[in-house]
Amino acid sequence: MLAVVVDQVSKAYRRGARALDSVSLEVEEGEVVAVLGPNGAGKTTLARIIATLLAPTGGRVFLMGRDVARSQADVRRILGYVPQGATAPPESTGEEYLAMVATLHGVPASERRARIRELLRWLELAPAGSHLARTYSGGMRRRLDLAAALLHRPPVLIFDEPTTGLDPSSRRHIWNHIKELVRQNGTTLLLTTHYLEEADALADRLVILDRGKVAVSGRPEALKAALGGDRVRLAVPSAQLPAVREALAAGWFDDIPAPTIRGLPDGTTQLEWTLPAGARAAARLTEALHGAAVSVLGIFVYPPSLDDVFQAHTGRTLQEAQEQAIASGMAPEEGRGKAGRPPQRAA
Ligand SMILES: Nc1ncnc2c1ncn2[C@@H]1O[C@H](COP(=O)(O)OP(=O)(O)OP(=O)(O)O)[C@@H](O)[C@H]1O
Repeated sequence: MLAVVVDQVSKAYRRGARALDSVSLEVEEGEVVAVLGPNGAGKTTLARIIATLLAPTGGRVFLMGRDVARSQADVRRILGYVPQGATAPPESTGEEYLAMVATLHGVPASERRARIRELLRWLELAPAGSHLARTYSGGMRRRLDLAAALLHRPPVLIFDEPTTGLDPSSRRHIWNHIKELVRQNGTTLLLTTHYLEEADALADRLVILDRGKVAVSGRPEALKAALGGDRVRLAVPSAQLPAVREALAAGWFDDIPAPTIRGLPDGTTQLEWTLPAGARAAARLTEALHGAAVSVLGIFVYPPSLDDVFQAHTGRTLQEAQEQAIASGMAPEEGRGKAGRPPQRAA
């Protein structure tokens, strides 16, 4: 069964650009789908629409077969939503906050304490449960947010940017909990992220969102394979480029397409190919260039990465897209809070 169906959803804010433009995606039950895109791509807008916190301008969303616009109460029972930004009031303890959320979700009074204890233990927050939320580290706060979204045991979870701004070890910690949740409970998960490694580490399937549109979607391995092979990068002294061209034209390399060539200010030139069997091609190239007395400064073979996939479908690297977003004021620099957006309560 399809757990989430987003069907041609668009959103235009009253003051602002079109945040989503006819976005469609599906998440199967038990699947982990990552919506990957730079800041401003429309990820939060999409997550909030699925979580019934925002109405789309066009299109429809179905959750476990229910139209979210028509059955909001039902949907909130099925769905756990972890929004961006800390949700717990700083002057509440973790336990007090979870008790409040459990009440809002209608968790039976007789089960509240046990569920809170179970979640705090699982998320390694048990000793901190009685401490004020303002004393929590970023990673602890994120785990408390996750606990709040899981109190009513939803089969579908939407996690908006699980680890933005966290250090690598806290990030890995959250990833492990997410993997465990999916493995042990079979939870369906739709997460948004602007981290390539996060999408690579967690997702069964990726949806690349760029400027409000789906650029491409598919399994990470299939998307990488579709690029046509490995990247092979050769570095030679720029003065020897004519000799390299001659060696390549000597007839040995009919099966190798023309490289992209980039001269660098340090007097070296890089030639780059995308080739099906990169390591074998690199060995052949090295041998031929040695034969032509070219001094090879380096030859590198890279398996295609998700960034190559992003670049192939959006025309720029994710890093470049992030930098553009920061320059246009759409994104805070890494590590800083997101200005102008109040904390939201888990639905
Ligand atoms: N309330 C709003 N009013 C007007 N424009 C908005 C509003 N919220 C978001 N936008 C705009 O919609 C676009 C998509 O924003 P959104 O927050 O969904 O992107 P995002 O991919 O989640 O980015 P981030 O990772 O920074 O949250 C951006 O251009 C943003 O400026």
